[in-house]
Amino acid sequence: MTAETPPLALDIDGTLTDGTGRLDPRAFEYLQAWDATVVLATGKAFPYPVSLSHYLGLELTVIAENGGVVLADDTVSYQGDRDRAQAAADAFVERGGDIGWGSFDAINEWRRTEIAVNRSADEDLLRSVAAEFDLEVFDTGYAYHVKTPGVEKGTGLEAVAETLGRDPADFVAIGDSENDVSTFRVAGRSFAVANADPAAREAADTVVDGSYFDGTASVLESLAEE
Ligand SMILES: O=C(O)COP(=O)(O)O
Ligand SMILES: [Mg+2]
Repeated sequence: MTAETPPLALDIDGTLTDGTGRLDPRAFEYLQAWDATVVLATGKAFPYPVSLSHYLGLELTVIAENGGVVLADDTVSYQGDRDRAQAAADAFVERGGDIGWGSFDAINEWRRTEIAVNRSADEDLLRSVAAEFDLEVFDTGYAYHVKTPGVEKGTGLEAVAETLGRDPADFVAIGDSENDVSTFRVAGRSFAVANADPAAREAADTVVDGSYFDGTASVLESLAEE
């Protein structure tokens, strides 16, 4: 390896997982060995990437809730209106919609800035209710996220880079869905895995052949050889 190892901005679901949604165990090997900052940038609520970073032995540098929560260098910031998202979710349920996570909703229990809805939900109804509340809906392939427009992983990455005193363009981003498009725009280089949705494929500099963590591993290996 001759060039400096680049910092990474990594999506979790669809990127560090396998096709069944489980974390690929090789992610531990690759990320523990990575000799630069690794930012987990996810739509999941804050505790998920925090615990994953913790058990990977990484610094806690995290973008959660699609940019709604950003943690870098011991400083956390929140963006986005959970109350408005909650009001939209309540209206959705009043009109017959189902949030779809069962009676204990671990997906939203710790969510501070948006609401996530199971993809079995009535998408048309959800989108029309969200629009009434001036909210947008992201479909990550894993959930519908009812969120404040303008709150994105990409702005989260800009905030992380600023806190760390780095240029966002130093980062290499890997992801799989429309919630990664903003990260791809901000990072210097971007890769979509082969299972990525059309928006992510279109936005990425490169779409790799491998799916899920196979694709991510191929990017990490080629970066390590630079
Ligand atoms: O929480 C989701 O819906 C997707 O999460 P991801 O951004 O890590 O893919
Ligand atoms: Mg994803």
